[in-house]
Amino acid sequence: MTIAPDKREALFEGVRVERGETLVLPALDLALTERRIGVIGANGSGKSTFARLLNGLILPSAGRVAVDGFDTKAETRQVRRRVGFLFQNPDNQIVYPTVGEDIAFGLRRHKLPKVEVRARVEAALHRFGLAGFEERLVHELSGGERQMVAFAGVMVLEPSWLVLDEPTTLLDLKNTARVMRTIAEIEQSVLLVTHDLDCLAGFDRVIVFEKGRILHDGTPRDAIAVYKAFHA
Ligand SMILES: Nc1ncnc2c1ncn2[C@@H]1O[C@H](COP(=O)(O)OP(=O)(O)OP(=O)(O)O)[C@@H](O)[C@H]1O
Repeated sequence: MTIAPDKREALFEGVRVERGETLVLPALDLALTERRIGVIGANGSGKSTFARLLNGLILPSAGRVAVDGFDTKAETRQVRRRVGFLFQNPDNQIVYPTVGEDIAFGLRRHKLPKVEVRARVEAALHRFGLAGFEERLVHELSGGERQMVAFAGVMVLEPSWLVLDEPTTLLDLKNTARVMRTIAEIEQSVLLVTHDLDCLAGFDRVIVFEKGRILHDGTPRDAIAVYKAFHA
């Protein structure tokens, strides 16, 4: 399912997004090829909308978005298999009552053999600090624990791209570090929307949104400086 990192590309061509009466993104043209891309900007500047365009959760009103050659509008299913999405609120994506069942859910849908499902779930539990949580009821977990379950459920499907929309909001220092360490290690191409500027150290590219337009697009250092200066 995964393709070589240097072959990946997400293209935005003349993308315009209207939601109801609101023009959220007037015109976006860009290509994403870097492995670690951050997205920052003021509340309501269009970051989540941009992130959701990448896996077809939001479709452009005009223009086109293509991920690794697949059009998000015409080939949504292929795009969704390539692009994992982690929401700020894990309750948006957890569907099964127990941790183990929830992490296994996507794998079963892909019709993987039982032993492989088992092995992948075990590995994910371990990797995300959830060893021993398999039989635990999701609704009895803390918000941060649920977020780690949601993260494990996305990663277990081994997407090529991983989009994370403010994933660390609910997390304590340890789990924030775990998520950031995972992001640094994985071979997936990552798009991270965040208000936590410390998370962007080591990123290849950071895009700053302001009122639906790109205010700056460059290194983390420059992007953060521009963002801070703009809102000083
Ligand atoms: N369904 C909708 N109908 C009308 N306006 C919408 C809709 N969805 C989003 N918007 C508007 O689009 C703009 C961009 O929203 P978006 O969620 O992309 O911003 P954001 O940068 O992610 O904000 P935040 O940092 O607060 O999460 C906001 O002004 C929002 O109110």
